Amino acid sequence: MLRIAVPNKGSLSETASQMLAEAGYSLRRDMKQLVYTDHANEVEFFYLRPRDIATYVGSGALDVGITGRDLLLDSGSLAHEVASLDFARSTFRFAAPVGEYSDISQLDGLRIATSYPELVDNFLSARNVKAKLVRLDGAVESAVRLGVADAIADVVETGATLRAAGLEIFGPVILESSAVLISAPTEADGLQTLMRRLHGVLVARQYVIMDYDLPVGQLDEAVRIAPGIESPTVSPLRDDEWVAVRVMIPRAEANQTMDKLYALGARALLVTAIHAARL
Ligand SMILES: Nc1ncnc2c1ncn2[C@@H]1O[C@H](COP(=O)(O)OP(=O)(O)OP(=O)(O)O)[C@@H](O)[C@H]1O
Ligand SMILES: O=P(O)(O)OC[C@H]1O[C@H](OP(=O)(O)OP(=O)(O)O)[C@H](O)[C@@H]1O
Ligand SMILES: [Mg+2]
Repeated sequence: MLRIAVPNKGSLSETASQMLAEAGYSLRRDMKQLVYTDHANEVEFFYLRPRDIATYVGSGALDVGITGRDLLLDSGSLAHEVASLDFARSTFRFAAPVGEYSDISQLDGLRIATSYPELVDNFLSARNVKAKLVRLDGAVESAVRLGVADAIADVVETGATLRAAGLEIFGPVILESSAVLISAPTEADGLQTLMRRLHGVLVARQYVIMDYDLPVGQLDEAVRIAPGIESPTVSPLRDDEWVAVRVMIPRAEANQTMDKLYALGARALLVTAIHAARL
């Protein structure tokens, strides 16, 4: 049994569970259940606080887990990242009242509020800045206004929370974060299967299948426009001046690609979703 840690709350939990479901696993139905066994796939899910997941996986108590890259680095755990999962994207930044600071050297001797003290301490120590870290659990953006800190270091997604608190980012990017899959120091047997399945979900979300008919003379140009992963499938049609082409294309570019192929002479362009994939 592969033992997998899954976030039970917070902004990672819903998407993490949805990804696992799309990867073919069965998941708990009752939110109060903290452990759930998927016998058919030989995995056991442990629902834990996202901040604790790196600790369990780093100690080897659990084999793998889904958490945030920022939480992994802040934990100081021996777990390591094995894949980025492409959701909960954010940056980790310093911020202060608008116009107050422009460089992290100005933070020397000041108070910085954060929920990620290890991450911030490592970043500042490597740059010889000595600040006093004030550890808070959340709503860190209020710390300056309430007088417990001079600046903050926190997760920034859209920047709306900072703006509402009268703060702005300054200094270098501390970290580009996203949800990640992490492994215990010794990689478990089932890890590769889990990774392939999750990768399949990412591919299914990022790509679509496009079919179209094309005058045979335009094939080279069409393949330049949509080259696919390995190479497109080209099938004969009853009319030997035409071929049928099937190719994977990035979902985000589907309409531009259809426009270009149509202009080239392609017709009967059809786009369909991928439900699962192994590349
Ligand atoms: N607005 C956001 N956009 C993207 N990722 C976020 C956002 N807020 C938090 N995260 C990410 O979620 C993870 C933290 O999850 P955690 O559940 O501990 O806190 P949370 O999502 O802020 O939940 P809560 O605030 O309810 O405690 C981190 O990896 C963090 O980068
Ligand atoms: O840049 P934005 O789009 O505004 O998102 C960033 C905010 O989202 C998270 O807060 P959350 O709602 O989780 O509250 P918390 O501070 O209590 O964790 C994070 O801690 C930031 O405060
Ligand atoms: Mg939060």
